[in-house]
Amino acid sequence: MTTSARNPVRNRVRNHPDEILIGLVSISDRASSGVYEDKGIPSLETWLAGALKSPWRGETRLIQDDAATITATLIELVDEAGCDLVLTTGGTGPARRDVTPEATLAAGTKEMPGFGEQMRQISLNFVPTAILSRQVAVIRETPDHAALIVNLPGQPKSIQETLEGLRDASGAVKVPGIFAAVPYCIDLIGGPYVETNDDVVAAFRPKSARREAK
Ligand SMILES: Nc1ncnc2c1ncn2[C@@H]1O[C@H](COP(=O)(O)OP(=O)(O)OP(=O)(O)O)[C@@H](O)[C@H]1O
Ligand SMILES: Nc1nc2c(c(=O)[nH]1)N[C@H]1C(S)=C(S)[C@@H](COP(=O)(O)O)O[C@H]1N2
Repeated sequence: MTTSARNPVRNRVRNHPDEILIGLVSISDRASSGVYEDKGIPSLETWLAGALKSPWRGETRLIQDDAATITATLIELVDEAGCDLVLTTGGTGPARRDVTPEATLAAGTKEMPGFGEQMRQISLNFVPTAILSRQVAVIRETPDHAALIVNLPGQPKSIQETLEGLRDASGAVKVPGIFAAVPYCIDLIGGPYVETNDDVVAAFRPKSARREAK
């Protein structure tokens, strides 16, 4: 068996059948113009490195808060680069330049409202201004590929908080992080079988969908 399988998507080679390709998009006027150092992409990479047991590869983009640029970047990452999952950070607040949710909806074929609802549930435990956070998630489907695209807030520390969820003092999960639902979502849209480190975030799948049950 070869360890390299060609995907239907142009430019895409999986180095392992279970490898997941993840687009990491930091959307920030100031970080993309060099006013401050981007902490979005490093935070995403650090969290994923600790959370994923499966092989993964990141495709990174640092862009400004411009709706057309955001939509084009998301479409390129899914249709050209062949990403299975795209995580964005930044631009989900109420300010005039915050247009990430609208630009994400424009790239999607299906909306997945549960991700935004769950993120706001988690974030309200950290800051009351979480109700200002307009994150959305979508599936983008093309004839031969599909990907999940999820907006995360812009605060670098909120990346871990929303992906991983909230624990009590004993370490028990109080509010599950959104990443718990991501591997099964990727299964359902025809992507690779993704496994996580349970001590960071336990992925949930119905019994019939678990690999060891087959
Ligand atoms: N890429 C980033 N790197 C470091 N810090 C960031 C980044 N993006 C956002 N932040 C921090 O999180 C806050 C909220 O993020 P938000 O996406 O609303 O940014 P913003 O205020 O619109 O500014 P900008 O788009 O220039 O980052 C920012 O004010 C900034 O302190
Ligand atoms: N988990 C978490 N979510 C959070 C925050 C945070 O510190 N932690 N900051 C909030 C703040 S202050 C704002 S204004 C909104 C705006 O989202 P943005 O950072 O993408 O603009 O996200 C919110 N979500």
